[in-house]
Amino acid sequence: MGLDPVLVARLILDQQPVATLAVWQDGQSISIWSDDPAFPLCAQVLSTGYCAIESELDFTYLRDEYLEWFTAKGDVGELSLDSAVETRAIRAGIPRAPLIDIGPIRVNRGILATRAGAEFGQCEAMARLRQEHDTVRNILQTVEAIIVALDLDGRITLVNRKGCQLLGYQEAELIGRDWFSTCLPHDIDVAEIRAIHRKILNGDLQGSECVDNPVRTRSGAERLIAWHNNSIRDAEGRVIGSLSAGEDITERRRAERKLADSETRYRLAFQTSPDSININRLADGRYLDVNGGFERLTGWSRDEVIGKRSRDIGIWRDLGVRRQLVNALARDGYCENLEARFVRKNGEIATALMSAHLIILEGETCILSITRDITDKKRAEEALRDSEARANSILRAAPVGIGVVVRRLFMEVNDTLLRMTGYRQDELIGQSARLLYPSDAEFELVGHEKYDQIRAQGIGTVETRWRCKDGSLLNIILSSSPIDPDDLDKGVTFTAQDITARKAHEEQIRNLAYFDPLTGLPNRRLLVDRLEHALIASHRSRQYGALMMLDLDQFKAINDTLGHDVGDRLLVEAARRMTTNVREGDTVSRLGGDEYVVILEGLGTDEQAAANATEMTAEKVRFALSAPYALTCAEPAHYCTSSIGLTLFRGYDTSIEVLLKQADVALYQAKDAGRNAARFFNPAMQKTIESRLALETALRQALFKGELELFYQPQIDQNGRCFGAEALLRWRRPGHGLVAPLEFIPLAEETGLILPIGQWVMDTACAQIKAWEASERTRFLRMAVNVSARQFHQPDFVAQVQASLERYGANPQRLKLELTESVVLENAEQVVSRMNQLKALGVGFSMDDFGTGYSSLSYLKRLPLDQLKIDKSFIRDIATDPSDAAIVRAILAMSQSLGLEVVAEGIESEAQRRFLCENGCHRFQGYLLGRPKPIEEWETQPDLGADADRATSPASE
Ligand SMILES: Nc1nc2c(ncn2[C@@H]2O[C@H](COP(=O)(O)O[C@H]3[C@@H](O)[C@H](n4cnc5c(=O)[nH]c(N)nc54)O[C@@H]3COP(=O)(O)O)[C@@H](O)[C@H]2O)c(=O)[nH]1
Repeated sequence: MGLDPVLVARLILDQQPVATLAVWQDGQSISIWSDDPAFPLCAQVLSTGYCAIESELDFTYLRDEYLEWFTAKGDVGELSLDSAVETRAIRAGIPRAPLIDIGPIRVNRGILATRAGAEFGQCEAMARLRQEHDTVRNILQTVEAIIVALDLDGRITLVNRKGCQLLGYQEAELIGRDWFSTCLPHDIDVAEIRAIHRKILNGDLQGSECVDNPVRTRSGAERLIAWHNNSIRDAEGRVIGSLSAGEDITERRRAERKLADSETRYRLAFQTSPDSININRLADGRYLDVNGGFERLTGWSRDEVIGKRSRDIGIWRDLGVRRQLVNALARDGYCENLEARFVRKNGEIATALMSAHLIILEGETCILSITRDITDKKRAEEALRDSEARANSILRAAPVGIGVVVRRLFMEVNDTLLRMTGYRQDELIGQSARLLYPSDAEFELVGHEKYDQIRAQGIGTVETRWRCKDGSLLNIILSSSPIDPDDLDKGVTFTAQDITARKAHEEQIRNLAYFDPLTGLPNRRLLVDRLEHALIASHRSRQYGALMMLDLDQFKAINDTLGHDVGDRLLVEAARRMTTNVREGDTVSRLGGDEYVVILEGLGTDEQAAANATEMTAEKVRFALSAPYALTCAEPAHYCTSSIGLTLFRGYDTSIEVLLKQADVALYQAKDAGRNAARFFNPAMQKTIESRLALETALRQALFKGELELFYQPQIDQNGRCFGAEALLRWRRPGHGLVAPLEFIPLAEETGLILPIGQWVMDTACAQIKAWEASERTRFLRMAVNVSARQFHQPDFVAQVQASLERYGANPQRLKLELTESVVLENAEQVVSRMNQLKALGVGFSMDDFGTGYSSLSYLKRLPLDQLKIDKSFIRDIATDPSDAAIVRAILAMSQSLGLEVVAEGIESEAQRRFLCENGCHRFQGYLLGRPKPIEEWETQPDLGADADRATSPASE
């Protein structure tokens, strides 16, 4: 129609100017026209419904830029309703050339209207679509969800701002890329995700269903997304892709997991807590939950208590404590470390420490109680307290001082220590231990010694002295042990034992052991000790020393006649005189009885000068001792001379033993010289000493070597019949032949060897008695056994004899013990008692060597004797010496009056035997009738002349 371009503008009533909806030019729709054209004709069209300007429009509307742009020459406008009916549209054709004929245009204005209407509708639709698209896009960009659209192959067709933000890409970078390879984690099973995608496309996955899948961001981080998915269809309903809206739930999941973990932990803590945990509702106190700890503490199971109140199960022992808890909760909302006692289900009482807090659970106020069972701990504490109390009472009552010292300061001391030292507690605690020591030196010494021992052995024990508060000294044994062996600075505990009394006692014992209690002089033991030192000193100095052995000549007589007290006074005074007449360094000792030994030292290196000095001293002492003694008040002075044996020594060439023997030998020389004299030991005496020493050594071994034998000498009656035998000891000493007893018995008595020897004799004799029992020829024989004084006076002598008899099964009736007068003179009471005990066993007694001693009738009468044996010294000259004959007759008469059997020994001649027979003695022993012989000879002896009555006693003769 020559109307080109054409504009369609929309007229909205009451809105100026009109809005251009579409523009066509050269048959094409152009979209540049966005603003309202200042279309001057619109007003006319709006008012008249039509307008037409054929030409010179550009002159009419000069400087209108739109018209200029269109190069418009004319204008045709018509008002028309669009398809929306309500909307008015102005359609304007703008001819570029003047319209020649406006008629056809008017004719075709219907066509124009229709055409413009259609265009106008399309324009509207397009505008609406664009608007919708923009709206959707805006929504997609502004929603907080991740929106992703994929095509059928999984290529990204849409991704919103949130999606780009999450994935770290620009939209343009993502569009068209494969979702699965671009945005999924490397380790994910892509096939699985693709399968999900297929399900979405197939409509198998509803949009309401949520699928959690991870995505990988550009930086490689992994995020978890909760996807809601749907398929996208085109206008024909064909599925063309998928649309997924996702929410980043990474943090939420993490938080959820954290919460779950935390819940698990708390639940676990609740369940496994060793403490009792219970939750009660505040409103009614009912148990809502309890854990295993509660079950263990109370004995009630969870099922038994849930829904119940504590009072229902009577759990509180002290309601006062419960009240305390309730008050604290009401006041503070919590209560901590409340000690309470609970009654267990079985009735036992448990002690516990309880903490409770108010908490809100599901909107309700509850009490959370955590209770620790401290029953065992309490018991242990009580036990510890008891034990401490006991320990304290022990410490208090301990008879030793006990204390703790830290860094040498007293930290604790017990009562005993206070009693011991006289200090009060407050005077010692915190004070240095030095307070108790007599000197710094002793304090330091003890400290060093003690700590050295502690370091080496873990405990230190030292003997020391403490000075008490009153100044007196205590002897102490201090034992210390560290509180912590690895750290001595933590101090030591110590015990202090007061050994003062023990020390004094030891001193006393030492005195007794080393000093003669009567005179206070060193005894034999100390003498030997001093002599050892003297020999060493002499060896060093090469100076001579001397040993002086003294005997008081009249002592025995004074002692016997005036009594022991006077005798003792004599001994004490003699000791004093000796001490005052030797030099200070010399030793005066008493060996026993009236025997003294003096050691003189430092006598110079010249032997003769030493001998002279010794002799001078000896004479001085002898002179002093011979001065009168005022022993009793009443009686006149007594006199007592002394005999002195002297010997020199230098070094220890000569042994102590030999030196004493030398002095002893010299002493006997002095006595032999008529007493009241001093004699030096000379070399000629040495031989005797040596042989004596050799004898002693050999005798010690003789018993063990089996060198001792018993010979048996027959005892014969007046008819020549043997009624018994005397056992006589012989020593078959190698190189010396058969040694007679007189050669070794005195030495054996002196050395004590007589005891084992005597025991051996007794055993051998008893064995022989038993052996004789086996034969008719010997079973009646009585065995006489010699017993020495030392042997008899052993306290267990009776038991020894009895044991020997029993050991061999010997008949006690066949045993006769021969005692000498010296045996029975000493301690007569005890002798009689002992003899009676043996008599009770059946053992007989013979008084040997009768006539040589006191032979007092009075004691003879008291002794339970069976026999007297007249000493051979009276027999020897009996036939020629009238006095011997008289003595023998007297003995025979006396024994007859006492009813005692008499045996005469030493019968060597028929004259002697005859004399004895004529004077009433019918039992004999002597060489005439048979010498002592070994048992073998007894056994081969053809005839002992045995008959039944040979064993009869004298009473029956
Ligand atoms: N404690 C012990 N002392 C014992 C023991 N054995 C002996 N002795 C004592 O030794 C003393 C000497 O004994 P011994 O040398 O055996 O002399 C005895 C006889 O052999 C001797 N005797 C006997 N008959 C005669 C004789 O006719 N002439 C003579 N010259 N001597 C004779 O007399 C001794 C017996 O004496 P006694 O004991 O007094 O009966 C001896 O005295 C015993 O004390 C022993 O085991 N233990």
